[in-house]
Amino acid sequence: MTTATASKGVDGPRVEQAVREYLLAIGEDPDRPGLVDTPARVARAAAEIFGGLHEDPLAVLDKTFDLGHGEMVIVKDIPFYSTCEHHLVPFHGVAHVGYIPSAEGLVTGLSKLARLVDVFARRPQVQERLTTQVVDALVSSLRPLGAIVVIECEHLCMSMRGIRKPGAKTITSAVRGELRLPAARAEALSLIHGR
Ligand SMILES: Nc1nc2c(ncn2[C@@H]2O[C@H](COP(=O)(O)OP(=O)(O)OP(=O)(O)O)[C@@H](O)[C@H]2O)c(=O)[nH]1
Ligand SMILES: [Zn+2]
Repeated sequence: MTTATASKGVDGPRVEQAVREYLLAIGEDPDRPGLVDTPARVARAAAEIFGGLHEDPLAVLDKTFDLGHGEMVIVKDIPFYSTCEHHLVPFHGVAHVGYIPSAEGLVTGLSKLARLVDVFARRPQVQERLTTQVVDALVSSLRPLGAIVVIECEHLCMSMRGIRKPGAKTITSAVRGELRLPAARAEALSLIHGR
């Protein structure tokens, strides 16, 4: 029976149907008591996990204010979960997001940087694209003098299956504008790494 409804652009009934089929395909009985509600649960979870597909990242950053602060701002250790688009299993870790405001000192709320990470993380993703999408959204919205995003993740597709190397970390970075200059980049990285 279909119980989920379309939510945030994710077609719940269709997810339910597919999950039921998936359970059959792996040799399970989708009608046994433990699984009977699973398709609906997965549909609700999918609306949350993939809801970022239907959210506008620039809307997250549309509230800006002018603090006249022209120095570097970094929010580090933002935890997040995303989904590997190759295997549809999680990858998770932390993001560090920083920028040097424009000459006018245009900034956004600190929480918005974490929201921006979440909008892009709650989609089927690869880590490299997640990294550049966050930095490019920041650049197009705040027009900062410079921006940097560093992401450190463990990919469950490398831990629980395949090569099976739990604990291996993938680190990606994307740097724009004045933060590409060696001194600025070094300052950002030393703040991110806590030295
Ligand atoms: N560059 C990049 N690769 C990723 C990411 N997530 C998963 N992968 C890799 O995507 C690749 C997919 O490789 P395939 O050979 O098509 O798939 P596979 O046979 O399941 O590969 P194995 O994981 O090596 O078993 C694997 O090497 C994964 O480690 C990511 O965010 N970025
Ligand atoms: Zn994967």
